Amino acid sequence: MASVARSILKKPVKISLVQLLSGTDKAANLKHAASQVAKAASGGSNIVVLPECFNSPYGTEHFPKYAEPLLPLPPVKDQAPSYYALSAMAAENNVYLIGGSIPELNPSTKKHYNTCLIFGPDGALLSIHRKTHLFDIDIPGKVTFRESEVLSPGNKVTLVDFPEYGKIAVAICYDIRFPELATIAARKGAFALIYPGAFNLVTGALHWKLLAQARAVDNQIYVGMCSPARVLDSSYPAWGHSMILDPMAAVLAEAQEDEAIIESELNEEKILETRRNIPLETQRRFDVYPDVSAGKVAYEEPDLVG
Ligand SMILES: NC(=O)CCC(=O)C(=O)O
Repeated sequence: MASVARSILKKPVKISLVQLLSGTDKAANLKHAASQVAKAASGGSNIVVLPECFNSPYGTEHFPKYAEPLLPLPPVKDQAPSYYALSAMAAENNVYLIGGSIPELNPSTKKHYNTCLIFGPDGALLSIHRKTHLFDIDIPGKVTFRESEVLSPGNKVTLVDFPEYGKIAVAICYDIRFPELATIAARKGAFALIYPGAFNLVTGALHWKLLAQARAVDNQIYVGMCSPARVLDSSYPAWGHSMILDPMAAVLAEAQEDEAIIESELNEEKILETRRNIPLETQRRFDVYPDVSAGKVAYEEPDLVG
């Protein structure tokens, strides 16, 4: 039987998820995010996460208005206030920052994206994830949303190296419904899957925790889902309930609907213990399902950074 022991998480890491209350004023959202990131960092967190569309309301009508041109990197300072605000939040607080997501405009193609920027503690951009699976659903009478009317999808699995700790896979909200992306990242050695997300009240009630637990239990990995706080009189009230789960799919920390910061310490032993006790890694039958084991994805597509 092959050994499952390898270094996935080099040392314990404290992670905070900021369930941020955002409104329609981008500058105010950035200022408020900065104060909450500072609060999370002052509690000793090494990695801080913001929610999907933390700088803008969540809605196709809003994306073009709030979008910022990021390319070519680094972006022009006065055209990309969110990029520079996130970089400053990371540097001023000496934390890794998974910067939720912001609407992005590619100035050459005129395409829009839902984009997560990840910064290191020196304020340097580490990676970019553009939401890969666009949120297009129609549950008649309950919830209809078509991100693809305005947005284009990203095309890669995003695995980010945090040099002191290890690798984290970052994806955005609806991406969590696609287990392949998570499984590939876990097989490439990620110790956590982090999803800034903004589920709605219909699917949130049914699927938010279920999906978080499913990705954790499938991959025996830590999972974090970071939502905006719920604003009932907005056009899209978010589900809330940001949560951190361990590799056994136990909930380590969970917010309710209001603004909150939740935190947990992640350690390698919990991953190894889970994988020792339930040794899925060595029990997989790739001979029975070679199609899903091949891992032929655009993962190797170059990152926009570097
Ligand atoms: N922002 C999103 O991608 C929402 C996803 C969602 O609500 C779902 O049910 O999936």
